Amino acid sequence: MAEQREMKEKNPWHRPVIICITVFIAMGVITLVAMAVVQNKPLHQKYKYGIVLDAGSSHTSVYIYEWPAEKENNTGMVRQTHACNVKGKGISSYAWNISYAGMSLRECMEEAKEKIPVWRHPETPVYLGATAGMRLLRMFNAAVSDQVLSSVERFLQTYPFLYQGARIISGQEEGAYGWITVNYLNGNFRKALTTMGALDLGGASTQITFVSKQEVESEENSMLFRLYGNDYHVYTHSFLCYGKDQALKLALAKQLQTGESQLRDPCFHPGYIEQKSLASSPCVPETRPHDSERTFTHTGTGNASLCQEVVKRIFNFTHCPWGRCSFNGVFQPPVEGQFGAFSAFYFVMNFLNLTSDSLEQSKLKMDHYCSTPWAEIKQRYPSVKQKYLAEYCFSGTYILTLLENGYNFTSENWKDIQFIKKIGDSDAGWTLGYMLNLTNMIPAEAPDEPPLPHGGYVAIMVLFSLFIFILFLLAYKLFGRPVCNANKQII
Ligand SMILES: Nc1nc2c(ncn2[C@@H]2O[C@H](COP(=O)(O)OP(=O)(O)OP(=O)(O)O)[C@@H](O)[C@H]2O)c(=O)[nH]1
Ligand SMILES: [Ca+2]
Repeated sequence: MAEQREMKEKNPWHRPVIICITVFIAMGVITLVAMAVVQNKPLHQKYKYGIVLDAGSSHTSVYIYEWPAEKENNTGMVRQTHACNVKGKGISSYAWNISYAGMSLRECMEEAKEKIPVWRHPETPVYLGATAGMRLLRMFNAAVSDQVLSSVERFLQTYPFLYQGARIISGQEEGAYGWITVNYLNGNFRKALTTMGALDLGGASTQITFVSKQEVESEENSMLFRLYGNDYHVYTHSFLCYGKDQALKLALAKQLQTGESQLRDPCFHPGYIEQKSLASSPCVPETRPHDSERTFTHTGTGNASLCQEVVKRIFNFTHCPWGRCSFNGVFQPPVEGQFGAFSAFYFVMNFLNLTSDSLEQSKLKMDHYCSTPWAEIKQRYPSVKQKYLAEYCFSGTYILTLLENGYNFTSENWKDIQFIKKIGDSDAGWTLGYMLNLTNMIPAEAPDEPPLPHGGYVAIMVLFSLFIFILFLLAYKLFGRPVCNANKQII
């Protein structure tokens, strides 16, 4: 018995006070850790939404973006959740049917109402940006272009969203926002990495935008952005009338200059024959006085090299008032770095299976493709829209010529062009960059971030708690017993 009592006295774990203290400390540690976990656990995500309408020259698309409500200023948080293509042509085609311009957007806007939670509607911004089709209409008839914008404005205001305006964006903005979109989606701003250039080919205009180490000689092509604490000196240019639809019109007009009503066109397949008319427009001035619309028989001869000669004629490579130019007297520094090429650059190169070929291979493939008879092409691709199908020979040749002879890409840096449609869930295009800018979601300075991520914080809390607990035990083992003995002696 005496031995047992001595054992109990020697072994402190048999004493109820010690047991109680140990249990309390353990509970304290557990509570501390649990509180750290609960307090810092990411809250259940609540999303915010934004809508951007891309009123292009060929058609309008409605994009819905979402981002976690608590992380508005964090990078890479905004993603596209839905896209809707408006049926029919672009809003500029409603110039003679103005009241229907707004109504044309109905189906896609109804979809947006369904996709976004009702309680978020009143705070969801809606932006409409119109591009080259409306720029051309404004040049042709400013009053009519204003009326078209008013029609879409009145229509969009009937929705429960937060309407933020409908306007024609400049070519410079279109280029810059496209560049912001691709670099935001690739996470290049956050990591302060080198950025990627952006190449956008629309129906009526085309944009080239990239960061250049060389001086940008012309002020109108130079933009400075401060994003997340870094400065970016960006070169950008938008060529109005050099989208693929207007470029085709320019090429047809050049070939029709001789005044004949038969056009034998190397950019269309052998066996292709259509009656067409070419209306004069701001891009294609009247070729002959009092001749506002020319009718002609369009016959294909299918020869890619001759087609390239035709295409080259729509560019002016001789006049350059700067140190170096792309074409039409426009300054351009040499292209540098990687490029993302989207919109029609992607549609066309993807269809022609040229997205991973060298420049030389692409030219050879174009020779073969253009010389294929039209009947065979139609048979091979029965489900492709005939308008697109008929134009791929021209469009492919135009893209190769624009990139090589226009922007001065070479066989060496051809591989630096990536033909892309989407990055992650989001389409490459100007709309996301436009919304990020207007909602101030890309701050000039990098936002302060907690020094540790949530997981790291919790891990350190647990480790330190255990460490303190172990220290306590050790301290007790080393210093605890003499104190107890001393007490005993006093009693
Ligand atoms: N082959 C093919 N062409 C397409 C497709 N969608 C659009 N296009 C054509 O590609 C060209 C460019 O389309 P977009 O990028 O939508 O042009 P846009 O925005 O209407 O025109 P801009 O106002 O100049 O930017 C137009 O000629 C369209 O008709 C597609 O899915 N396949
Ligand atoms: Ca476009």
